[in-house]
Amino acid sequence: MTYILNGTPDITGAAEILSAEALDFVEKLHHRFAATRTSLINARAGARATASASGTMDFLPETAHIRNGDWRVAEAPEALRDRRVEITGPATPAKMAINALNSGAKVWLADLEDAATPTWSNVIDALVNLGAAARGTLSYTSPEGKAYALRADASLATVVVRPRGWHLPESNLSVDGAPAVGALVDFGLHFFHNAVHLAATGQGPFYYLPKMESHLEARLWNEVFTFAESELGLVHGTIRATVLIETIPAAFEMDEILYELRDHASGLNAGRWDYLFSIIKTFREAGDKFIMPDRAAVAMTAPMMRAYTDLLVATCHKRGAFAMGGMAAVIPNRREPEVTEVAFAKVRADKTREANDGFDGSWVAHPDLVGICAEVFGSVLGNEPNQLSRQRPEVSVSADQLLDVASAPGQVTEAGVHANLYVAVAYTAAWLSGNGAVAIHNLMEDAATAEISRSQVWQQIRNRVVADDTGNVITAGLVEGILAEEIERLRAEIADEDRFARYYEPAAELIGRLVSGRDEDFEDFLTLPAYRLLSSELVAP
Ligand SMILES: CC(=O)SCCNC(=O)CCNC(=O)[C@H](O)C(C)(C)COP(=O)(O)OP(=O)(O)OC[C@H]1O[C@@H](n2cnc3c(N)ncnc32)[C@H](O)[C@@H]1OP(=O)(O)O
Ligand SMILES: O=CC(=O)O
Ligand SMILES: [Mg+2]
Repeated sequence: MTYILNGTPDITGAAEILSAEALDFVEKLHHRFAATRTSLINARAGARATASASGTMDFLPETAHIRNGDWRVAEAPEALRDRRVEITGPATPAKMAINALNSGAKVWLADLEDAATPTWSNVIDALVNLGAAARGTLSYTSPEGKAYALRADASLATVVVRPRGWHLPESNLSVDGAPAVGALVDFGLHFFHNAVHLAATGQGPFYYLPKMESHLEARLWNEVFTFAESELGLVHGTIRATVLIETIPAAFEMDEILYELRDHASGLNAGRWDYLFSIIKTFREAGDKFIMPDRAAVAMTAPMMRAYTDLLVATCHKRGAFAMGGMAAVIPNRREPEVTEVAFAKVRADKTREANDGFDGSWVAHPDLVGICAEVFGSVLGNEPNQLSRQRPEVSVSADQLLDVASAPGQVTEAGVHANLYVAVAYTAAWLSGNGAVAIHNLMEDAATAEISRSQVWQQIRNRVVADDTGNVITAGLVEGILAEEIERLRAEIADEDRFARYYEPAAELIGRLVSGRDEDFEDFLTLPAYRLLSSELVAP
């Protein structure tokens, strides 16, 4: 039996999203797939421990036949043939969803993951908005009276929904006494309500799949898709999914992931921020070889990042799959032209590198960046909608190149520790307040970027790294002092004391624990303990 624990959010359309038929569908997904999901999540720890102890990782010998085999993924449907610019952003509030759909981007990655806090009302509101977006009826009027509506022309972005990763539970739904699986709730409710309509209009159902760590996790998604299609009477292969390669183990299984999903696969995306986090997390206690420079200093031109993106483009195009670029986190500021100018220049450089390397399109975080990305890719694509035909036979990437963290230029500084702690606390506070993506110091911060900040400090303490700017060893004591300074800085900036007490204090406490450098405090995902804080008021059925 499925129970709704905290009631149905007071949102128009919520009861329909949580209809008995829709919950039955989620329950069926849970019964068939939740146990496998749990065992795959549990298997991650052993694989990580082995990699960390050996200080390395390699391509799988048992799947060499897949890497060497001659196969391709399914042909892209019309709605996904031109993906030169994809805007990302949460699907709630409705205003942002409308702005994204109207932005001129070819695709909107409607995010229930890195950019979203999964409060119950956010989850349901996002699903309500996605239902209205699918039917072209989404509209909104702000409290100030500004009316938002979808553009009437045919240039609305195609929606690609990113459900939560396999790790997050949905504690507001209980199936047979256990929390539901966030990924299955997001996918299941979106698919149940919209797939038939989207398939009929050629606009979906399309998904982005985050944070996978092995091709077996991709196999599970493929099984979910096949089952879901058959339940709703849709043709096998109607769903198309783009997989984020944003963990270091997944970088060693790009071919295998595409192969598992080949009837449903649309492409791979170079999710750089979670990728950096995954490298730190995986090799956090594996010594100096894996100490990364300050977060701000790690560039996509570092040899290990170049190896990763080259391998991704070469793998995708060999298999007929789209290679999608990632997020340059700099964002424009409409009130500060000089900030915008810097952001435009950095985004242009980032997208130019990607387009020249063979990517078929890329991500932007803000509507004002759509034009730059479209222009840069347009100048490389010419009259073609993509560059799938561009093969990269010269690319040959070794395990050592993917793991070559030591040659990334840049320093570790105490200033970097300050910046990491400030961002980690400020972002976690925003997340706890229901806002999963925020601008902090002119950068887009989301769950992935915050993960780098907190895991990097843990790693620096654990490995007794010496700061290049001060010569001090980064110890737990030093970090405690820096954290206290950053908390005071934030307290001075946040005028509202209640708000500080409600969100910043628990955020600071959580981050203080997560960066301690002790094994028992390293959480696999920042959002897991943060989610427990969000859902601590839930009651059992
Ligand atoms: C690592 C990764 O996974 S990257 C992908 C996940 N991260 C994201 O998707 C982040 C997406 N970006 C954002 O959420 C936002 O751009 C932020 C939070 C960084 C900045 O947002 P704001 O502070 O509101 O920016 P700003 O004030 O300049 O916004 C101007 C307008 O653009 C809209 N806007 C800004 N970003 C977006 C977006 N990504 N999608 C839709 N609309 C947007 C705002 O809603 C606002 O609209 P309005 O004029 O109608 O009120
Ligand atoms: O999801 C994208 C990333 O960079 O992380
Ligand atoms: Mg990510």
